[in-house]
Amino acid sequence: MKIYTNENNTATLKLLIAANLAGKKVELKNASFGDDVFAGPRTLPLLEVDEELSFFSSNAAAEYLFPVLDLSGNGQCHQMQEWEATRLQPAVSAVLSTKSPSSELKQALHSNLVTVDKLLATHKYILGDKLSAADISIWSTVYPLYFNADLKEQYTREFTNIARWSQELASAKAIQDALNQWNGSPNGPFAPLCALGAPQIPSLAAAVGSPVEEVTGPSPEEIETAKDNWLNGLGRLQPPLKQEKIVLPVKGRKNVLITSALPYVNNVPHLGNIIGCVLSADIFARYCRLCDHNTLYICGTDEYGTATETKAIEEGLTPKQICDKYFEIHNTVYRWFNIGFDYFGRTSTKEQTEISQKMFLKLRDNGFVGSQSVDQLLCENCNRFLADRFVEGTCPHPGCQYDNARGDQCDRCGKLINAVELVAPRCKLCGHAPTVLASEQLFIQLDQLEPSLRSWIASHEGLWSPAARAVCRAWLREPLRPRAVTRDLKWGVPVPVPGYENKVFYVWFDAPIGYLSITQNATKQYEKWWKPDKEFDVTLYQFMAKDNVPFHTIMFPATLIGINEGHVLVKHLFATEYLNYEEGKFSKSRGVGVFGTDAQDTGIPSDVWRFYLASIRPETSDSSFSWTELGTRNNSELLNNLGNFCHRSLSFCANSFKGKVPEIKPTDADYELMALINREVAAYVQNMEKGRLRDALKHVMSISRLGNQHMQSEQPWVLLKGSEEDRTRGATAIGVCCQAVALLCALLTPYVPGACRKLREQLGVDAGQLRINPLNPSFIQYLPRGHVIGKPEPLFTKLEPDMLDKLRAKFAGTQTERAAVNGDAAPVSVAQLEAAVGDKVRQLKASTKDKAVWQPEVDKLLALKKQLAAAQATCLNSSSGGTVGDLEKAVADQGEKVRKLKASTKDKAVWQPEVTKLLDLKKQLASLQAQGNAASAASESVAELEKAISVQGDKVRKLKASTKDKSVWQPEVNVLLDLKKRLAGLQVKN
Ligand SMILES: Nc1ncnc2c1ncn2[C@@H]1O[C@H](COP(=O)(O)OC(=O)[C@@H](N)CCS)[C@@H](O)[C@H]1O
Repeated sequence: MKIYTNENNTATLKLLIAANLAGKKVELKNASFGDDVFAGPRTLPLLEVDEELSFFSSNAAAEYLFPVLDLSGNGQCHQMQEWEATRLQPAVSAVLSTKSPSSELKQALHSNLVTVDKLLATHKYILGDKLSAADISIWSTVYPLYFNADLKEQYTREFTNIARWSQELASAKAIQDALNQWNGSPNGPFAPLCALGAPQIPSLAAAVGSPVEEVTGPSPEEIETAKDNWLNGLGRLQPPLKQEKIVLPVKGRKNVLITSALPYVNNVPHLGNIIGCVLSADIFARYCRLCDHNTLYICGTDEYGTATETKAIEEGLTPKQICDKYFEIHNTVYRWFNIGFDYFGRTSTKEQTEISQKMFLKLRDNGFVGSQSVDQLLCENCNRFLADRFVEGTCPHPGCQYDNARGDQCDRCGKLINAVELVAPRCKLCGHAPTVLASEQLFIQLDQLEPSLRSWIASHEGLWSPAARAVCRAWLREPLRPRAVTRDLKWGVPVPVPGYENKVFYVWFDAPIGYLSITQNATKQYEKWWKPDKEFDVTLYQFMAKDNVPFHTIMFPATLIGINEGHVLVKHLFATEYLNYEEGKFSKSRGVGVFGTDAQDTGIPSDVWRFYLASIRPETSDSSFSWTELGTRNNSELLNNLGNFCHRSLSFCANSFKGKVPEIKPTDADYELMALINREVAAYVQNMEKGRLRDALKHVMSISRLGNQHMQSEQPWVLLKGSEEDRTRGATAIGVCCQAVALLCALLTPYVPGACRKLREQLGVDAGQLRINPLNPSFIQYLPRGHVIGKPEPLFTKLEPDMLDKLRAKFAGTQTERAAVNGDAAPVSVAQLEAAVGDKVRQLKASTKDKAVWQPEVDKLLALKKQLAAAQATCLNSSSGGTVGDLEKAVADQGEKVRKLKASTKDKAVWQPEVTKLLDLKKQLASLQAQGNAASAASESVAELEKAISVQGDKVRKLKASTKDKSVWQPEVNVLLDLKKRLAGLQVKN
């Protein structure tokens, strides 16, 4: 037998001790990931028994080496080992591998040691008076703590029971021999935990907690039900739905309409946006499809309003150009994240204008619109009314008077501000003092709609998430007042009322109308979803974070109630709290945090991001993204728990049964296991139905844990070498585990669709075979008798702490600061620089008068501005980086690359970034050609343009015929439209 290890791996110590206690000889071999020993997950230590049998879970390996170490006979030892592997070990590892561990990390470890110490206060060993595998596992794991001088002293003093037990074990011969082998390995003496094979680190939350949870066994009724469902459950699934591109409501089915908040195009979406809306809605939509509900999932970009205008000014583009640019970026990011919208649209469409205007006029005709004069700030220099975020000045609140307060809120005292009350206001764009000017605006009369709205809320809020209820209740603490729904802006839906021609709707009036107009872009019959006939059971689910709640529970429902045309109102509003970034906050406008494109650049698969974001979804309070925890969740949950179980089960089936799922002859113990699994499946469904996606995920992972425990306690590798009866039991164990893998594959599809697709291939089933019955959720036989599986492959790989440290450093600061450091200065604007560094400077100046403190930041700002000016000059000189000829060649080369990639793989995630590059190049080319054309416009003839239009029209037709992917042909359509415009212009001139 061989143990493959890397240096300082305490899990290897476990194996050596177990082997010594059992008197078994093992050979210790050094390994690295370049070696050819990893048939399963790439994790160390790896115990190789023979060609067919290897263990990559150290506890499983230790138990194989010395099976009698589980003396408890009641599974306690397994539970304790599970706790050691998923809670204690990660906490130890996190503290030892972090230079200056946070108090949260230390606290997590401390609580775990308290637990161990308490157990040892009443018993000689962890589980009683006899040594067990739990002692070996825990001892090996806490051992390195005593190599750290500070920790050793503290822990010896504080945990006297651990100290006593630890010394006693250390003096045992088997352990001393193991230590000699371990320390004497060619890697030399012990150093702090190293990355490679150090076992896994689960969540910090998981690192704290009681190791042995009391689980009551299943009742006779639960066992009966489990048996019945196991035998008959498959036949009770609903017939599968027909797969259509855009489904319409169907009679006799649950019709589920799902919307995700529509992200602004003011930047690339960050991880907070992603879990706050699109990903949560996607997980839920995939769950609904798993349940065979007729499901439509709609989303798109929210393109109007000051967020877009601000970004346009920052980037020196028009709002329309910003929308086009960021729509593509959002689209690409969401595709990479595997967000399966039924349709992803945008709000700057003619449908949006038509529906918004129509709805508004109906609201007005029904008597719920009034007008009022509002004081506003006008910058005469820029010739525009200033939205709140375009003004700053001195805070009007007595005692504060901070001179850099924003138009909506003061950063120093935190109070809300009405922009016209700012003392000495100045335009943020040009610095001029604006004047106050009265302007007439239209208001929705929320006060009149209030009684109906309150009674609707009272009958629905019970189905909303806690954050949704809390925000809505806070709004209803005071009587509702009329709210302005128009603005003096240019970029938005025009107000269709005489006298208001120069105004647009407030973005929050028309954003939720975007759900309807985007559906209309998907299907002309959109009203079947949004104004359903009574006989169709349509339920609307909406996903967003807490800041969006007032608009979805007050403003929009009030609008629909006022219109009174039978629109469907939200039934389940699943709002989250906020996701924060490490110690701070995500910010799209300031560019702080990890953004969708960054996630893509890390090389970490999108499924890992999805899984991690779902597992920290801020459901009950704000939560934080942490790089360490990302590694922890991947390594402990995906790799060690789930990956381990799936790979072991399928490998046994492949190696010992030639891939044919063995016949299952369930015993009472098997039905008990099924009943326990059924509890988890039921809890999964219950949580999903309430929009508690994070909690639902926990229950799936518990199924995998139960599977691992089952494998451990059944020990099929022993049974398969035993009597006929033993072999039948061994075969049953493998069969049950393979069926459990199929169940896991079904339940996890909403979270990790990519990995589940691979797992389905390994299982040899298609998605349609893995559905669930939400009315009777249970473990059923997904794999038919005699089914042959495919080739087992590891699903996940380990994330190394080193790599995560590098990523943490790489994504520190703001996007602007990062761009400056990386020398990617082109997209950086003065406004962005000011946002990044200026805020910091202002904060520092406000907090101290000490110039020595803030001067370095000011210097940094100046340096960055210089860099910017230089970069801009370079851009101008190089005229978009090349001639038309250069760009044409680049487009041709890139096109070739894309064609080759597409031919080599169907995996869109592989070729999509290259397609995006190609589109970008084409855009640059089109713009350069347009510049050239503009320059030669004088010499341009109608005939030439007509010819160009005909050639371009042909190109568009061919492209449209070859693909439905709008992102491919849209740039060419834009070129065509541009040509047509020029022709029209020329014809008018002539
Ligand atoms: N830090 C955050 N954590 C979770 N969810 C967040 C966070 N910050 C924002 N959000 C949610 O993301 C979406 C999109 O936000 P965005 O600002 O791009 O757009 C809007 O809020 C509106 N365009 C929505 C119109 S329907 C949103 O749900 C935020 O709540």
